[in-house]
Amino acid sequence: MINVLKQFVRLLKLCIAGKGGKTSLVHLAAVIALQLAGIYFTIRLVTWTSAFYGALEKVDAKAAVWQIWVFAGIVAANSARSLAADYLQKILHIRWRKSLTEAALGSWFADRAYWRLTQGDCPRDVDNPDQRIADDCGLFVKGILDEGIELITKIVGIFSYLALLWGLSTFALSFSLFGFDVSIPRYMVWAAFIYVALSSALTHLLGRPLKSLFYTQQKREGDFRFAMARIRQSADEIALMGGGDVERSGLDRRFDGIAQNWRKLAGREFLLGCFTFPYQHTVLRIPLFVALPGFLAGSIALGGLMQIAMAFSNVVTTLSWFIFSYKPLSNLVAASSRLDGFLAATEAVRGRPSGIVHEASAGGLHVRDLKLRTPEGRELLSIRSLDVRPGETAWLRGQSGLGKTTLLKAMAGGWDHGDGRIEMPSASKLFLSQKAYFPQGDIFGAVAYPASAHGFTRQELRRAIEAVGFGDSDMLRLEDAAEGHPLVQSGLSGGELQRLALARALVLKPDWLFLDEATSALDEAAEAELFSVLRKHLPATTFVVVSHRSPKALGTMRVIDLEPKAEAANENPVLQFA
Ligand SMILES: Nc1ncnc2c1ncn2[C@@H]1O[C@H](COP(=O)(O)OP(=O)(O)OP(=O)(O)O)[C@@H](O)[C@H]1O
Repeated sequence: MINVLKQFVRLLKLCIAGKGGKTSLVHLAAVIALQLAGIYFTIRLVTWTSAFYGALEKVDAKAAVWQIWVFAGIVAANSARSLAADYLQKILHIRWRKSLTEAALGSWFADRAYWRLTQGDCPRDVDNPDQRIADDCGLFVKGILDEGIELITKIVGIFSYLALLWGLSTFALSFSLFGFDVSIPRYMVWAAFIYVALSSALTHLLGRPLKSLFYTQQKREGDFRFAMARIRQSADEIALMGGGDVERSGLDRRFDGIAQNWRKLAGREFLLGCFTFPYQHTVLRIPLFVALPGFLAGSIALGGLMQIAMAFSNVVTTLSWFIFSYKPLSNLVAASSRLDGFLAATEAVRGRPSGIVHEASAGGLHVRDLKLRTPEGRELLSIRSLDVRPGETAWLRGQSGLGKTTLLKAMAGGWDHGDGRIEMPSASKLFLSQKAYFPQGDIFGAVAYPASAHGFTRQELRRAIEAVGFGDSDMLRLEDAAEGHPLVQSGLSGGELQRLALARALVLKPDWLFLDEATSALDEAAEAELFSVLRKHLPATTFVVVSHRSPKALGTMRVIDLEPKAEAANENPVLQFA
């Protein structure tokens, strides 16, 4: 319970930490004030009930008609209050959701946590960050506003309603037990407390598993959606391998998991409903039965009986907030624990201690006593000393699975597993990998990425695209590619995608260019042509190339053989001239 409250506080702080956070507190106060005003109208209706039934009892038509007008006035004012509160709460909802979403996105992107979380050793189970940010932020804000405001109004309301009931139920319940005369003064008040306490205990007993069932439901829904998104992204590969059936049965299995948990959820909600449903429907009638002894004993008149019954049901429904809200509360707790867990994981992955020390160097790239490991601790590369000077071209080669990509990740600051020291040049750098990534958007945005296309003229971007081998007819095809168009997704061949990615180097002109199998889909002649274009346009750029094939046409090149523990080989690099 304490943990849940701490989670709420942490997330609420993020809701009000954003821009306009202080104003949103004023906004919240206005919503609460409007909701509290509802208590006045409820109490006003209780006194109206007494006046109306009193008029009926006396068969006073004029007074009864007047009371109907009073009733219409109360309802109109209360409706206006309720609508205004609802509207303001919705505006507050989107404001808080925006702040929370910004905080979650900030935490996901800070220090590239989105990348670190995928490096195989998440400190905690962080499935589907996308779902946590898109859905759980909204669920949390809706839940905390709905339930929080209701709780505040209930707390204030309970004192008002209790005072009313206390004042009305002046009569005692008298009976004899084992020959003793027992008299319970103001028994209606005590009856309300006992009634609700027993009912709340039973609700909690029946509804306890709901929180974890909601948590699992959200996780399985997210997994299912993600699995389908992956099929969409890898449609070509799946179709070529004939993997449709396997994928389909995988999706069926995932959906079965959703249905299975849903059935458990429905069963548990049914069980809870067996108690809460009749409870909700009897809560307005029970007070009449409880007050009946007072009426039958002649302590109160009919108007008084109706008034006291209404006051009692107000006390009971207010005290029953926990019972009526059990399901949305479980949902809120599940959403907040998923969101809080995600934020904690992004923080943990950022602050994770690493044996690899990163420093900026004014000149070249220097690696000293570097030992790379997998997250499970398996030893990969071991490099005692590796230096690349500005302006030279270095080809890093080694057997498959040795850790060459991991070495580049470590150089880029995205691999924490290992020990040693990496001094990276502070000059501009661009890393291009085998699998070219293109953001959604047009071809010019794709070629300028990660810079903005607005920073370059169309001519510059078009020249870069042409330089990597695209002709006029291709240009038309490429320029056609708009957001979500399949051309950028799968219409281009693997080699074309790699060439397009390399056009970025011509646009961005980095001082250091790291290529990790970035031309693996091209034939040797096309690769050599592309490298000669790169060299011509980027004469001063330092190339660090990881590939299995000798990169041709890059000029004088130093070959650095990487071997599992061959530290000596790295110290005596072979010189090769192309
Ligand atoms: N996130 C990860 N979690 C666990 N193991 C990983 C992770 N990333 C890489 N590895 C492991 O580290 C080893 C080295 O991988 P890496 O991709 O660096 O090799 P490589 O030398 O580039 O191989 P190739 O030449 O085949 O591309 C592999 O056995 C791989 O399974």
